[in-house]
Amino acid sequence: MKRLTKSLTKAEISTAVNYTRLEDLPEKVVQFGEGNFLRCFIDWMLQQMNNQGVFNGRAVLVQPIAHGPVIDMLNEQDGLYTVVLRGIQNGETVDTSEVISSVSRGLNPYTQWEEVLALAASPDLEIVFSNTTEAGITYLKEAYVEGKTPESYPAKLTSFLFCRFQELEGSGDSGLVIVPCELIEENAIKLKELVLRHAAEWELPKEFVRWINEDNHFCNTLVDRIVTGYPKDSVDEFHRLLGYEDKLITVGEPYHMFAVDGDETVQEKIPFHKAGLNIRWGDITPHRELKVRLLNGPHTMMFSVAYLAGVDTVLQAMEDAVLRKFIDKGFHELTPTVYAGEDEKNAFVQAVTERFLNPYNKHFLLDIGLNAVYKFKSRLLPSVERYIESKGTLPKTIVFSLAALFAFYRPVRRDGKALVGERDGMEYTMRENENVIDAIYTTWNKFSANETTLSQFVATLLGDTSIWDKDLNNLPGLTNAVTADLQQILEQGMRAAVEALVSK
Ligand SMILES: NC(=O)c1ccc[n+]([C@@H]2O[C@H](COP(=O)([O-])OP(=O)(O)OC[C@H]3O[C@@H](n4cnc5c(N)ncnc54)[C@H](O)[C@@H]3O)[C@@H](O)[C@H]2O)c1
Ligand SMILES: O=P(O)(O)OC[C@@H](O)[C@@H](O)[C@H](O)[C@H](O)CO
Repeated sequence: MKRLTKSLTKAEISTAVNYTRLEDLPEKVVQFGEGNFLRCFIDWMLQQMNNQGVFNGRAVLVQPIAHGPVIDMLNEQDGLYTVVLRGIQNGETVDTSEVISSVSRGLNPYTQWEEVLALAASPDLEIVFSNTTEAGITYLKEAYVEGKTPESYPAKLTSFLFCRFQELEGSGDSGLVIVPCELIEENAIKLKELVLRHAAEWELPKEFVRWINEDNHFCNTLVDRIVTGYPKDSVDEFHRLLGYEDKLITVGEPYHMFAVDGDETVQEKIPFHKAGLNIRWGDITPHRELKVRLLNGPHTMMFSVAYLAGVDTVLQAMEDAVLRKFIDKGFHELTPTVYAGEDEKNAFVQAVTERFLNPYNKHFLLDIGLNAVYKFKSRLLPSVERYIESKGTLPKTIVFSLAALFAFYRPVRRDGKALVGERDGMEYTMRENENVIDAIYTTWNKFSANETTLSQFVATLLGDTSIWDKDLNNLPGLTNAVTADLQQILEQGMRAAVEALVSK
């Protein structure tokens, strides 16, 4: 079977695959991040705009960290790859495949920094997108050495922008539209702060700082599309359907929503709306509130409970009678804690429930569980606090999921930076920030060695201010409730414990 490249003719591709061949369009976009999500979201959107002739530009993908297999595979395929969107939309089954031809090439900044800087100096360039995970927009102290690749994403962007400023400032429209897609609050404000911090520390000219502030547009965003990525367990089937081999197939759901706080200049430069995409221009706060609390929150709530109860995917959890009751109870507790109108919240929950029931996409719980302690803190803890404040009691289902999280994080051993747990004799890996891994490993070991009671174990973890930024033992009743739930999970197993919870 032939590999997807430019030399593959349309006749060699299945007629079920959409393929608009775009060549020679200018490189208007640099994208820091070559991961599944951006390829299935931003680059797919560029393709939709190009298909309709309202954008006319391609993206260059720059890998933000030193290692990663995607850039080489992308260049081997001449920038081409397939996006498969599968699910139910408005009651109809959607199952589409499209070759994305809006990516011109990939660059590894650790071996091709000069080429990255040449792109910075290109008058064609207009937009910067990024998704470097929650870990990417962070400060790392480092020196500016001309010609040397900076380490962090904000430092790379500062160098990139400084190069552009030196080459093009004063020659017309040199500023860029900068659109970070990382799922952190005020992503663009944080990124800009870090760029300005590096500019100050590197003693870059004041005129550069003025240019950053006045000529560039940093836009806060919120992204929404469930992307399950490369279909590793059914790739042969996909290749048969497509008619070619593609090492970068990316699977996602048909639903998408992109909230961007961009003014008219931005809207003109990236006219998503003209291609009929689901774009919400303006303040992103209300979209963030709904999405983080009522989509990401339930994901984080369900993953540990459902995984330890014996299922592997979101769909399996939704189709399991007991787990479904748990998930529905979770929505019931979360909804009143969300700042939005009742009708809007109910419609959102109904839509998310349908998306979780997507029969086509295998969304693995273990993938959702990456960095889950941090996610509990940002996605669920605010709801626990708001619930206590308004109702004067604990939200029992969310609290149970915190106990389940601790149970999930029980290690059988440590493997470098990760912990290894066990479900039914099979090992699974837990990945988290190092301080969380250290804290959990030490605390579980002390409990297993009978040096602490379960209640002391829970109190130690809830009291770790390096994780939570506060002592959670101060939330009335939380320590006892988590201890009781964890006791039940350890004694009876997750399935019996969750069954007892939902039948109350
Ligand atoms: N998959 C989804 O459904 C989905 C939906 C919305 C948002 N997201 C967000 O997108 C992010 C990426 O998801 P993905 O599915 O593309 O994952 P992925 O593993 O395919 O890609 C991860 C990307 O992040 C980069 N990266 C990893 N660690 C980094 C670091 N420390 N500094 C800078 N860059 C780093 C990698 O180089 C790669 O470009 C996730 O953090 C998630 O929050 C994912
Ligand atoms: O991608 P993560 O790891 O931040 O979170 C897991 C899921 O909640 C997330 O990917 C959602 O599916 C996505 O945010 C939907 O837009």
